[in-house]
Amino acid sequence: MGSLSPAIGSKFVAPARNSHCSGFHSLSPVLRSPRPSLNRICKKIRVHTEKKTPSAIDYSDPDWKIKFQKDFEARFNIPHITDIIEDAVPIPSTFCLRMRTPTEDFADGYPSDEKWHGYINNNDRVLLKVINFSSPTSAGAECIDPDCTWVEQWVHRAGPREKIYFKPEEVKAAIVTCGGLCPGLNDVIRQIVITLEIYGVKKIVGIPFGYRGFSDKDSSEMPLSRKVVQNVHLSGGSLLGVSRGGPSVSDIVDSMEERGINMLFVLGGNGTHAGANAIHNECRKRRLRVAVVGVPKTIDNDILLMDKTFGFDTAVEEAQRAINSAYIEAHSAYHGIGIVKLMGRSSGFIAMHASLASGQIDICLIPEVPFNLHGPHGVLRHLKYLIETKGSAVVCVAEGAGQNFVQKTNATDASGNIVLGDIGARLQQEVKKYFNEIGIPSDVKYIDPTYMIRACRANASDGILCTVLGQNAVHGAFAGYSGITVGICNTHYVYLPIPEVISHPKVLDPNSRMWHRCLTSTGQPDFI
Ligand SMILES: Nc1ncnc2c1ncn2[C@@H]1O[C@H](COP(=O)(O)OP(=O)(O)O)[C@@H](O)[C@H]1O
Ligand SMILES: O=P(O)(O)OC[C@H]1O[C@](O)(COP(=O)(O)O)[C@@H](O)[C@@H]1O
Ligand SMILES: [Mg+2]
Repeated sequence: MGSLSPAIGSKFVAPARNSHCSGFHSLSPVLRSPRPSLNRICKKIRVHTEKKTPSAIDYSDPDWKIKFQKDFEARFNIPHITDIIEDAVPIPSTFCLRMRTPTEDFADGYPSDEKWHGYINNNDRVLLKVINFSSPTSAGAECIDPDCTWVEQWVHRAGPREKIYFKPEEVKAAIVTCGGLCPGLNDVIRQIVITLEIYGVKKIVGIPFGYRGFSDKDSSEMPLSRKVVQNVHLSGGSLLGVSRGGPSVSDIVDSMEERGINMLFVLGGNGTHAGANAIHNECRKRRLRVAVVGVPKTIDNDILLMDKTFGFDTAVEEAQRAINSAYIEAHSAYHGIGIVKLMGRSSGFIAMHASLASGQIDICLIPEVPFNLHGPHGVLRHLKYLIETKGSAVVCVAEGAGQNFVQKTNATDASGNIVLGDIGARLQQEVKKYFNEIGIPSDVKYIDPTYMIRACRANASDGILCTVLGQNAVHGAFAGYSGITVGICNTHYVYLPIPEVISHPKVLDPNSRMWHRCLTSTGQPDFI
């Protein structure tokens, strides 16, 4: 995982990178450069605590492990409505798996009297970390103490509970989608609506165009039902629309009160979740009986603790078409060089996975790993080598990589995200110039498939992930949890407190086995 967290509520900044030594992870003996690898030069072993600084733990205390676990349990405790409304009384769940077909007498269907409904026990837990690293020198090791002691870290299991804290007839549920588009948004909306209806909720609305829809007088709520959402997953985008920026948290909560919304499902990334958490806190302050539940959306896959976020798989798959086109162009041209820019504001997950999947990439450049363009070990020198030995080359670059090579504008978007310079166009320029200068002909083609990738519909794997996350979001809200988000950890589905997943964007660990595998696959050297 990345470095320590900036304050929640502030705009997200990528953790310090530009150093192979900057992660918490231990050293890796593997890098294929003939020069001494940076990993070996970094003789510092760091410990992995997600949030606590190593100095906050006194390892000489014989009870440090117990204390760490207690602290972890407290941090990952998920807020519940009874925290503020102590006398809230639960009722038996209206969600049941064994139902009977509705008949004329029972037009709305009715639960069977079967006892078994596949409920989750509130005390069920999922193990967050599953590797017992025997040494901090193991590749990708995430250690809590310098000896890499095994410490169990449990998080809450997601799913339907036997007791619920909302009467379906008293629920008005709203769904809002914020930030940039992402494949699968419609799939999640669809599942939330379907599951809410199974609980018996009749009032379900969509808030148009993100948080903005709470204040925009011109756009009205969109009534949602199974009928409305039945086929929405067949196309990309968001049925409700998305936006960046928007009203203040207190205006949003005012609007929720006016509209009588007591369940809010928020689909979005880091920024959206910071908003969701702030809405949850404001509701608590006003002692409102409201559940705010997030569903993490980002093709960048930069949300902490999760195996992946929905849309990521689809993005990687769709990127194959751009990479393959770049490869064909490069391979068919005399001294062809293809450059493909993929998304990833502060993380290189899409670029790395797309490179691994395609097997056609010679150089993969990501924000987490600094590189030189010029000089004996620079990218350009390696491209010359590839042209001389292979006749063509393909480069995959993440949008946040090499920002030191592009003009800084200090501009931000409506949400406060820094507007990045176009590293792909810059690379193309530099490559052309370099080959001109050394008198070797080259044919450089640049492909930027960003919006084509983001706008497509979810693939099968993401479709399933969206389905499970959407259903679990509803189960979490009915169970009375708020200020939580849903996720997948080690193939199991969990509820996590929002602050723990957004304290900083998840970044790729250059000492991880996956990055090593990517280097093995591309055959690229260190560019430093
Ligand atoms: N720290 C924050 N606190 C409250 N709301 C935020 C915060 N950061 C972003 N937002 C809001 O969340 C929404 C989406 O944020 P953005 O960063 O654009 O996308 P994403 O959620 O995908 O990261 C925007 O409406 C923005 O105003
Ligand atoms: O052009 P836009 O809408 O600002 O979106 C660009 C950004 O969207 C992303 O694809 C995803 O960002 P979010 O998770 O914030 O939506 C980034 O990789 C990219 O920088
Ligand atoms: Mg974001």
